[in-house]
Amino acid sequence: MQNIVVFGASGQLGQCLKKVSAEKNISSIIFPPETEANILDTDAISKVFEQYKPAYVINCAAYTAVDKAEDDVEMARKINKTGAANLAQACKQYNAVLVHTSTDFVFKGDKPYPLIETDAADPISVYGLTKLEGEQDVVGILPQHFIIRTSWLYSEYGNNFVKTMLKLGAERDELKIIADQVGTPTYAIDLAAAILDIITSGSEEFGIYHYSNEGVTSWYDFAKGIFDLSATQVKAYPIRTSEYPTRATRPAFSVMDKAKIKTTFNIQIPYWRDSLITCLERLSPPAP
Ligand SMILES: NC(=O)C1=CN([C@@H]2O[C@H](COP(=O)(O)OP(=O)(O)OC[C@H]3O[C@@H](n4cnc5c(N)ncnc54)[C@H](OP(=O)(O)O)[C@@H]3O)[C@@H](O)[C@H]2O)C=CC1
Ligand SMILES: Cc1cn([C@H]2C[C@H](O)[C@@H](COP(=O)(O)OP(=O)(O)O[C@H]3O[C@@H](C)C(=O)[C@@H](O)[C@H]3O)O2)c(=O)[nH]c1=O
Repeated sequence: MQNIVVFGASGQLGQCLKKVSAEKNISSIIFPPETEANILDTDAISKVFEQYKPAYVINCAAYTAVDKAEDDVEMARKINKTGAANLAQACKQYNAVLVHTSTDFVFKGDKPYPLIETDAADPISVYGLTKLEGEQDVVGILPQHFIIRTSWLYSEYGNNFVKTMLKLGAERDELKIIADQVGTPTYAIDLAAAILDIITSGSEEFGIYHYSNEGVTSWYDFAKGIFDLSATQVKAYPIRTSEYPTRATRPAFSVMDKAKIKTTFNIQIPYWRDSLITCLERLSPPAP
């Protein structure tokens, strides 16, 4: 198998790719540390390409602090747009395919139906805008791309909503959670497996794809699922977005349609609650 190089290897999705590739016995995948693989440093990128000669590059590197990005526009744009463009340029020069990850936050969230890849993107946050700019640069520079938009990522690695809810649920008597933002959680282990399946298929059906787990929920119902399945004794109250002010505005509805990725690559996608159960078991295995 030809080499695969992962940028942003120490992040949540990077760590899931490490776990899943080991399980799938894929040994030709390299996870250079961010210190050697800074996507803003074009010399460092060239060195990585010269050393490993990848046929595929997976870009998991991103500025993902959604609220912070509103006041840190320059850095968010550097990482999410310029960094993505740098990788696309290098892939073009060295003849590699780029698997680039993006987000449901490229959508405004005002359409109450599952979004397809050709629906108009109209982001309402700096994070969403800079991720869209990164997508557009990749498309403009490199035809050999798979851009995978995903949503509400969680796993046993890194920082995410599931781990935040488990922590806050253990510390507090009650929590108020937004119930009028609707989307679909994605277990990052499932996404990692899908990305590796696409690469190992050798497919050249390049383009933009949507991937989340199956189903639809709100942050409140997601939290309720986390508390019920982990027997966390906290009172959870559903609230409106207006009752939980945040620096960034988030889409009210960002459920994505996965028909394209399922039919193109023959991928089976687990239902969000089933994957949540798997993740919670791995975070806290049941007593023997
Ligand atoms: N998390 C989520 O809920 C969602 C994420 N996504 C997308 O999925 C992808 C993976 O997200 P996730 O793994 O959760 O994100 P994380 O924030 O966990 O990981 C991002 C990684 O990128 C690294 N990074 C930042 N700047 C650079 C740089 N200049 N060069 C190299 N690496 C850098 C970070 O390192 P450091 O920590 O040292 O800065 C971090 O390890 C991203 O494209 C994200 O936009 C899409 C939808 C939902
Ligand atoms: C902690 C907390 C959050 N919330 C709300 C705020 C927000 O609307 C929602 C989720 O909050 P978080 O800050 O954990 O998640 P957030 O960083 O907004 O998650 C997003 O991250 C980026 C990277 C993406 O690409 C998106 O797909 C999405 O996953 O939950 C509550 O209502 N109550 C709470 O106690």
